[in-house]
Amino acid sequence: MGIKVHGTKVSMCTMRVLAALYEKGIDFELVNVDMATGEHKKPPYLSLNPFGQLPAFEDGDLKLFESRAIAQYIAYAYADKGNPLVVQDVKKMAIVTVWMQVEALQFEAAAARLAWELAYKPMFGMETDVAVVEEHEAKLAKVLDIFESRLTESKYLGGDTFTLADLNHLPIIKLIYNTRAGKLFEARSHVKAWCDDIQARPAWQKVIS
Ligand SMILES: N[C@@H](CCC(=O)N[C@@H](CS)C(=O)NCC(=O)O)C(=O)O
Repeated sequence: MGIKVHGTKVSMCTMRVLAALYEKGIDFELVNVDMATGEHKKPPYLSLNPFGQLPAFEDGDLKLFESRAIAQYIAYAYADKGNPLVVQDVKKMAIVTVWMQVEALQFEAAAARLAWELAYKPMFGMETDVAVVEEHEAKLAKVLDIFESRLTESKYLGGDTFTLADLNHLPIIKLIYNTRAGKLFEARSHVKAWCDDIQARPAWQKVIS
């Protein structure tokens, strides 16, 4: 029984898990979940993720949901493989954890709605709500000002090495970087350099290929 990721490459939360697996160079099976038919809202999928959301994850008899928790499990369970994604030193890891929380609670609060309005809605033939976009661009700009300042101190958000604090941002950045919201990243030189660096990683290129 190897690793199974239940999801789809269109789902940004699934992409986060795939990025962690590719960084580690671990074999896995991507089990497609058909959102169009509501497969994620019915048994047996609900036994894997009771919230009826993508992704879900299995590693032998371990079953997990929540993409960030899955990525963190992968980093620790496969510490001896691929890129570390976490750091050993407890104080340095505390800083990485701060920026992981910033991604989940500050960045996502602003940017996930932009991903919906600017990437997913056009994909599904739905109309973008410009007022919502403007409101969330203003929120994201404030978050990115803080990132710009942080990235003048260290190459990556969590410190000098690429960690989950950076990786967790990749799916949303991918979805909105080439939309009108991309100007918010490009206007901040350190943020832009960071985005370009993390998006060029071979593991991420495999996710989006
Ligand atoms: N916090 C969860 C969010 C999961 C989530 O929102 N997944 C989306 C796809 S990226 C989904 O399943 N949306 C469909 C729905 O909520 O019904 C995670 O990171 O795994």
